[in-house]
Amino acid sequence: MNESIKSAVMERLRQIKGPDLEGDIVSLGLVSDVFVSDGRVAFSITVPAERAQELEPLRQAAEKVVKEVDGVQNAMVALTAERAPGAARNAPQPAAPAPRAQPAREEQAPAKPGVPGIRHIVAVASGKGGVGKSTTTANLALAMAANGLRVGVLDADIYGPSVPRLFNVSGRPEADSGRVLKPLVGYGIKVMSMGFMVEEETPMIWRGPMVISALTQMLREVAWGDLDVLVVDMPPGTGDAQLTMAQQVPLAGAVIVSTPQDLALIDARKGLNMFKRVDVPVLGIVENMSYFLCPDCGGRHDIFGHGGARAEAERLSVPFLGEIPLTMKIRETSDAGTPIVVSDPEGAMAEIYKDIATKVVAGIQRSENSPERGAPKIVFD
Ligand SMILES: Nc1ncnc2c1ncn2[C@@H]1O[C@H](COP(=O)(O)OP(=O)(O)OP(=O)(O)O)[C@@H](O)[C@H]1O
Repeated sequence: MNESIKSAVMERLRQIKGPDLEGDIVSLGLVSDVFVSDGRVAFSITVPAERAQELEPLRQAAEKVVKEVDGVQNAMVALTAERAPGAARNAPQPAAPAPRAQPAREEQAPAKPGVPGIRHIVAVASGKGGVGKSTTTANLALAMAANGLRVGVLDADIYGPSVPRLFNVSGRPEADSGRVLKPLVGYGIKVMSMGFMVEEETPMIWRGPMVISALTQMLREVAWGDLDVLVVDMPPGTGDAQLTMAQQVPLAGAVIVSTPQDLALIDARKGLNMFKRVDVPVLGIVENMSYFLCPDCGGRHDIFGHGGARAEAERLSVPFLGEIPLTMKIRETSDAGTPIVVSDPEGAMAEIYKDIATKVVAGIQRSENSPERGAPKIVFD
């Protein structure tokens, strides 16, 4: 069944002309492997990076013809950038960020149109999994809201979407009008998650090709309304998927979450490099699980060699945003779907997150005002 759908899909795609209206996308060798599972089809079309925006109609046309194939319930089509011959995307990164050089052709980000109504989009990223990136995303977003901003959260962590659990929201977003989805709302924050878009059983191999179109849909076909900041929980890691995502989303800046251990710091450095490569300002590093707060004696124990992230931030000349201790309360409240900023809004932990939120917003304003970016000054009201 899947094989026959696959060949019917390829057949239909022969109707779609190439980027220069010569030949068709199949004969030109632009179509990737086609994944078919349970009536869902996903594939990508390779186009020159600088023409990605202009070629959006090509993507839509491909999606449309594929949806017409018998047995296809859904189609996810992504445009992927052409790789420059001999480009070494996976080459090891230098430990320190290289001076900002002219990006290679493959890394040249296509123009990223903003999302109407959303003033700023901030990514929260980490070099590796399990460092508390989602917990930080949720509490940071709630702290921004506590500081008076209109905030949304987009959970782009396709491999382990945990934002629905953190905001205690579940179910499927309903369509508002036409194709526009209504985000779910948890603690006054509008939330969209890959977890709502992709069935839990969806095999991992499937998720990569789906991610960009699902992300685009979540950015552009969701009734976000007016937001000061949309916080994006990125998938952990610094590979191609993350790089592509950073290129696709019009980011105002990125926050890197790291633990004090050396290994996590090395990975955080890769995260910094990744954003620098796509010209997204790094707003700073947060050290999570920075020290252990003993629930019995209330004492502080630097069991992980605390302070590494601060030193690293200084060395790399990026702002250090703050230290979040390892405490049972953060874990229990996150896991119970009542993050500490809402369950204990006046507590010391909430204060730490609010302070980080203030620094992040100041960082956005600084980078907007920097001559390099040349954007007009923004005012949060
Ligand atoms: N400061 C903290 N103190 C105690 N527990 C924490 C802290 N930060 C995160 N945790 C716990 O660590 C676990 C992993 O956190 P989280 O899911 O936020 O990490 P992540 O980096 O997003 O992971 P993944 O890569 O799986 O998405 C969770 O159980 C969370 O409650």
